[in-house]
Amino acid sequence: MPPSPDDTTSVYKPQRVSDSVLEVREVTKRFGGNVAVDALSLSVSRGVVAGLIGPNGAGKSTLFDLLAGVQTPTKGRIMLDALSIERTPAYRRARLGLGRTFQVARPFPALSVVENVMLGRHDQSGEAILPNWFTPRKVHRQERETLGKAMDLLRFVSLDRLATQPARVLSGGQRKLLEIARVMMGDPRVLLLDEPAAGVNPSLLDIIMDRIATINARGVTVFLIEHNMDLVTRLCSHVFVMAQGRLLCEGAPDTIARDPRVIEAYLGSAAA
Ligand SMILES: Nc1ncnc2c1ncn2[C@@H]1O[C@H](COP(=O)(O)OP(=O)(O)OP(=O)(O)O)[C@@H](O)[C@H]1O
Repeated sequence: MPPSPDDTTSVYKPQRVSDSVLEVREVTKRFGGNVAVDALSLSVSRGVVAGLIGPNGAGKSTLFDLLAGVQTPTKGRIMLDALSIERTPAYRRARLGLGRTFQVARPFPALSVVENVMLGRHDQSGEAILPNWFTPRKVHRQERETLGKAMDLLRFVSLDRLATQPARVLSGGQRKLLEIARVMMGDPRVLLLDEPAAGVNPSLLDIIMDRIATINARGVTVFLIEHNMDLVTRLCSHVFVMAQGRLLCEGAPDTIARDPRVIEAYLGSAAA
């Protein structure tokens, strides 16, 4: 339980969760004199959809960069299951099952939609020169499998009819769906989604929410940053609130939405 509003102890102690799949332990990230993430600890339970909210500049995207390996923490540890991964390069974290989508989806515009999805696979022999020479049939078979899987994923996100179109024709919402298909090519067990609803029109929003729920129902733990509180309330069973690089509180979405500290953090940032 988060502390009560009249609890005056300064540092919020995160809940300890026994079956956590992703754990952040006392992580700090400094950019020069600016502390973007400040001795933050949190724990994401296996199998949940968890949300990360907070006012602009709270440090949410930086935390996701640290989790995905785009940035290295100044201090602290990040655990994926029992493995300490804070120094593991991003590509290796992806192979360990940590998938990530970006706030601004930037597909390769000249490649087709299905080719963009195929790039999400981690272990393609065709990317190396030697297998192409020595085992061309194996490479061919893998490419066929990759194409089949990419088409299945495009059907899943309802973009299959656009498979051969260049990715530049996609709308903002369709690009978010493409990102989901691309990241699912890597069979993640933990999925980090950075603002999956940003810039998405209402008709696609329902599809995106439904697909995230389906991915979770298939056993993938989802951790998402989102400003759209309707999405957070409908999808997340647990919400973490960040402000000024710290974890302000955590809990069920309806409890969080009523928490005076959360309201104050948002109002404070709007006034700043
Ligand atoms: N590469 C960087 N160099 C310097 N400062 C940075 C860098 N990245 C982030 N920051 C700073 O760290 C702080 C946290 O930024 P961050 O983007 O993580 O916040 P956020 O919660 O994701 O905000 P938003 O909701 O607006 O995306 C901000 O003060 C930001 O200016």
